[in-house]
Amino acid sequence: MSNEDLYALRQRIESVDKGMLRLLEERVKLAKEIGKVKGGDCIYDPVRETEVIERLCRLAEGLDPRFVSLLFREVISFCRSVQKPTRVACMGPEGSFSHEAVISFLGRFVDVVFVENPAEVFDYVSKDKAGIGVVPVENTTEGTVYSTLDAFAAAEPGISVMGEGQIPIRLVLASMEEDMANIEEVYSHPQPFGQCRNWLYKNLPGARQIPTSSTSFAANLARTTKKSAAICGRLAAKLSGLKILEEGIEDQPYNATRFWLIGRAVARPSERSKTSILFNVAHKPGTLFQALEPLYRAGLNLTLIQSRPLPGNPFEYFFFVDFEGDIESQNVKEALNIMKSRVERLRVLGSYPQIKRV
Ligand SMILES: C=C(O[C@@H]1C=C(C(=O)O)C=C[C@H]1O)C(=O)O
Repeated sequence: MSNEDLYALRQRIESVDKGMLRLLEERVKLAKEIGKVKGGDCIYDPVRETEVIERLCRLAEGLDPRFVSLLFREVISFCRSVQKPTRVACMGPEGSFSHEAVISFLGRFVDVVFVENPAEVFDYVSKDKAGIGVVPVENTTEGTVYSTLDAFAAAEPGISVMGEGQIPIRLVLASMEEDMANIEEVYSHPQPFGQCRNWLYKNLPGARQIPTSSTSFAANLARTTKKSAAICGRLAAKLSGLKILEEGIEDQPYNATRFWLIGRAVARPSERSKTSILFNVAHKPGTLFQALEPLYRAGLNLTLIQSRPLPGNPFEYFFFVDFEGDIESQNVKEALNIMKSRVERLRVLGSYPQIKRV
């Protein structure tokens, strides 16, 4: 190819780029207008965002859907931000897996506030210090994140789940040390410690395991403490300037965490929504069976059932249940009405879409 050919092709690329830019400007203008029509505080519409991205992935010809999805995640994130800046609370510091989840679901044009635990995320959303909160719910290796469910049970009823999504959790051992043999202390959150229990047992049997409030906090500690290491994500290791001594140390090949996006708004009904409820039953034989029976009769597929101790009532419990279906569908409404008459307390935590990222 001659230099002229290269020049001509680059000219064409520049013209395509300019065309894309003008189209993006038009999209941003339209989003602003939509923002005015919608009014109010709630700009975020996870059902619509999922539809937009899925449609474009279907329409794309010869483009990797991961590229389409990533690109439009950021386009949408920006369009949302010009309508109204979105403040999102999640567990920090920067680089935590919650932070990765925020970026994966909402893109980079959000204003992230980092807090210490799920209860604080709920607190920020309740006090309108953040419009959206992102909290971990369940990990494929370690199971339910109890602190999130307990914080939800204690939160004011106006907060609901607006969406859910999952991200893969790849753990690294990161340190300022060059050699793993020098490591005497390992920092991490209890969940990731559990996710690489066998690896630690085999590879660092003598090291003290010190729990921290998050993986990114662990990374910060490892930066300033000699002969120590952190178990965290790549992002946290990078932000703390640590060296990665080993990557992919999780015990299960598929290690992922499911997160909820919480807020004051309610997601639009959708055919593929899931619903989460919280209830407690009288401490008598058969009450749990009777409570769940209407869900079975309505043919609803349960995806989670979790009991938690009822504060102030030793050895009594409340239950969290997730099932496939939307609160606006007739069969779900009917089932929950019957259920209500059979339980002591029933709270719908939300019907919400899955935020899928390819
Ligand atoms: C533009 C809108 O607002 C937000 C931005 C969207 C987008 O950029 O496509 C989609 C949904 C909303 O979260 C809208 O509701 O359509």
